[in-house]
Amino acid sequence: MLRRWTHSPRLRESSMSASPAPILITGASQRIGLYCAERLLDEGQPVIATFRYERPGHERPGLARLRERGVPTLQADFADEAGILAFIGRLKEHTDRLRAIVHNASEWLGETTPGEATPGEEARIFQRLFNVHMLAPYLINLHCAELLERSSPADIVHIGDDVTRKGSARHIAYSASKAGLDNLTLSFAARLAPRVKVNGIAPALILFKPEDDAEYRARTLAKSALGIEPGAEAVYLGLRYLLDNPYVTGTTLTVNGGRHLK
Ligand SMILES: NC(=O)C1=CN([C@@H]2O[C@H](COP(=O)(O)OP(=O)(O)OC[C@H]3O[C@@H](n4cnc5c(N)ncnc54)[C@H](OP(=O)(O)O)[C@@H]3O)[C@@H](O)[C@H]2O)C=CC1
Ligand SMILES: Nc1nc2c(c(=O)[nH]1)N=C([C@H](O)[C@@H](O)CO)CN2
Repeated sequence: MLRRWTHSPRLRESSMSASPAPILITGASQRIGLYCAERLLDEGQPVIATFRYERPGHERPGLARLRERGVPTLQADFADEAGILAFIGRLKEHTDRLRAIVHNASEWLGETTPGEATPGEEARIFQRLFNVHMLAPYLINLHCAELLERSSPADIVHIGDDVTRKGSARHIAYSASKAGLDNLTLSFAARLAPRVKVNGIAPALILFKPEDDAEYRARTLAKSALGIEPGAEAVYLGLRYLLDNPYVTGTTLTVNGGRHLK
């Protein structure tokens, strides 16, 4: 169970209900989001998870594991405003309070090969990345702050990317949208204090994709001082720190293996 702080009246555990309010994790059907959801469940912390799609008759293993543990899995596609607002409506049908919101959902899209983009494709990708990484956290935070304020303590955690430190020649729109997410951390931390803490986590390489080849893996590992693929626990430990610490808001934790030292 996550540690509860009671010494401060502002952070005293909500007395409205004995059962802990759930933590919403977006994009929790796989990889880091799924890992953090399962670790929170192991601690006795209820979770609500979102996923983008599921083929009929082909239940995804991660979603099956969450459902077996009683986790409400809500469909959500944050590619446009309508999808975001529709999700918010579904969320409010499920709960009237939240312990935290973890904005984890993300698309890692690079630029199309010069000259190969179809008309409008570059702008569509740019807009989609900004919708997933900025508009969704923005609208969900605005429309769901009241759910967080019924819990105490309460947190918002934005999962960003260490790449915003210097930008990326191959993921220009992705990096810019994640940089905007970093700025949302500052603004929402100021707006929602003292009832809700708002922080970010900026990972660098955490998990390779199965299709990443040996050359890419070696080249990527060489970019950090520690030179390892840490796995999702490295992000979960940062999430636990932010959820447990009553005196941290408006900050972004760097979890990058010392990339800035190379
Ligand atoms: N993995 C890494 O090494 C690093 C990760 N990060 C960040 O950490 C977080 C987790 O990373 P990782 O687990 O690799 O993420 P994934 O690439 O696995 O994506 C996480 C989830 O985001 C969901 N998602 C994608 N697009 C949309 C959309 N339009 N609407 C709703 N959900 C969507 C996907 O749902 P579905 O599967 O249902 O389509 C997916 O399961 C991300 O924010 C990422 O940017 C940062 C640096 C390094
Ligand atoms: N949504 C995602 N964002 C990112 C991913 C990912 O798999 N999904 N992966 C990375 C890389 O690990 C990069 O940090 C090093 O290759 C970045 N963002």
